[in-house]
Amino acid sequence: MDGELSGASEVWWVSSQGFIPMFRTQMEEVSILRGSNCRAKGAAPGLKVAVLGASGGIGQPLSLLMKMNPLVSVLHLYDVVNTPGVTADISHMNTGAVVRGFLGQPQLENALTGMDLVIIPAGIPRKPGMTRDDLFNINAGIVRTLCEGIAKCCPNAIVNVISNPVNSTVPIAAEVFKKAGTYNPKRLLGVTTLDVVRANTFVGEVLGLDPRDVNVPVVGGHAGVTILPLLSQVNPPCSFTPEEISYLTSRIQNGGTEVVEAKAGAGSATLSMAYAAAKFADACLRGLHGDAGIVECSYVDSQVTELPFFASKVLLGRSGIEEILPLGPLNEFERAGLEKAKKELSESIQKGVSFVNK
Ligand SMILES: NC(=O)C1=CN([C@@H]2O[C@H](COP(=O)(O)OP(=O)(O)OC[C@H]3O[C@@H](n4cnc5c(N)ncnc54)[C@H](O)[C@@H]3O)[C@@H](O)[C@H]2O)C=CC1
Ligand SMILES: O=C([O-])CC(=O)C(=O)O
Repeated sequence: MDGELSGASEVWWVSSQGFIPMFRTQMEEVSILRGSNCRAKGAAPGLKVAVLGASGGIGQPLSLLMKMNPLVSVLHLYDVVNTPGVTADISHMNTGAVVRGFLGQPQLENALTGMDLVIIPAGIPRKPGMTRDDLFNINAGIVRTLCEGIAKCCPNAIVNVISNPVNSTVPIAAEVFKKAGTYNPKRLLGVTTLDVVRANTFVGEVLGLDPRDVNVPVVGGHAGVTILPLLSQVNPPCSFTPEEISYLTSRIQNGGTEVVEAKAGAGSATLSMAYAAAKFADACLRGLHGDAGIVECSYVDSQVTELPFFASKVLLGRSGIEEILPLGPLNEFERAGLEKAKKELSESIQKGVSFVNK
């Protein structure tokens, strides 16, 4: 019974002024029911996670999935709108994590203080006809502000950047951290897991395999031709016809646009993205927790190519990225794809770097 109260009691005394009346009322009611003898419990040992943009299409289901993660003891939900409702709702789930909500810029620092992992799905999504780069003008500023807060309040946290265009927002985050003197390339990761999730699904369909048994490395970046599935390195080993390679490459590269068009103006991928982001966050948390052998693709500060940022397989551990794995042998089709990807990536990276240093 005490456990059921812990989420509400924590929110009641720690969180924003706006939440106090709501949770005090709940606590008073519970106190009356239990003869004024209820005790507030603190969080169990575990990891502290913040979701920035928690009220959005990705943020809400992602917050729900993080509340279900047994490694999470404290979950901070930050947004510029609607966090009281999302927090109240999610805090009723009878899982271990204590949930606290934070609303608006004045509460950003409280949202970030003490966090081990910060996940950023804040920012506007695409509408049909837009590229991810068309989101730059608005999302670049959002990511910069949030990263300034991270540099100040939790400089050692692992940061997972979801906001698009990822090819530029990760370099923006790096520049903000460099300016603040807190940059640790092992702790900044762009989330490209949805590309791998889609690749596993589509390859599974073509091969007639359960997608959970398929692993396709997807390297490069997270937009159009920068998304480079390495179909020659699929696990379990298999071969494809030229038509299958052309179909799969195009479908994986355009998976985001497929959803944007199907949603017809109502946004981009949110549910599959929340799943992918929760999967990636869980891998980061298991690494922090000391689990061995955790490998995921991610867009990171890298020396795998001559570009300063590149997505490839990384080994996760206690310090974040323990090792960036080499690309492995590419076939001729993939080598040509890599050249195209690098050209676009280079421009997107430069755009992000210039935005912070202009
Ligand atoms: N990395 C990836 O694979 C993917 C990335 N995305 C990107 O994720 C981002 C979010 O997408 P959705 O959740 O669908 O959008 P959404 O519009 O539903 O939600 C975005 C949330 O961010 C909040 N927000 C705006 N400014 C903020 C600020 N300064 N601080 C905190 N929160 C702020 C909004 O209030 C809103 O609740 C988009 O940029 C989208 O392109 C989407 C799918 C896949
Ligand atoms: O396509 C978009 O705009 C959202 C996204 O990044 C994806 O679904 O991969």
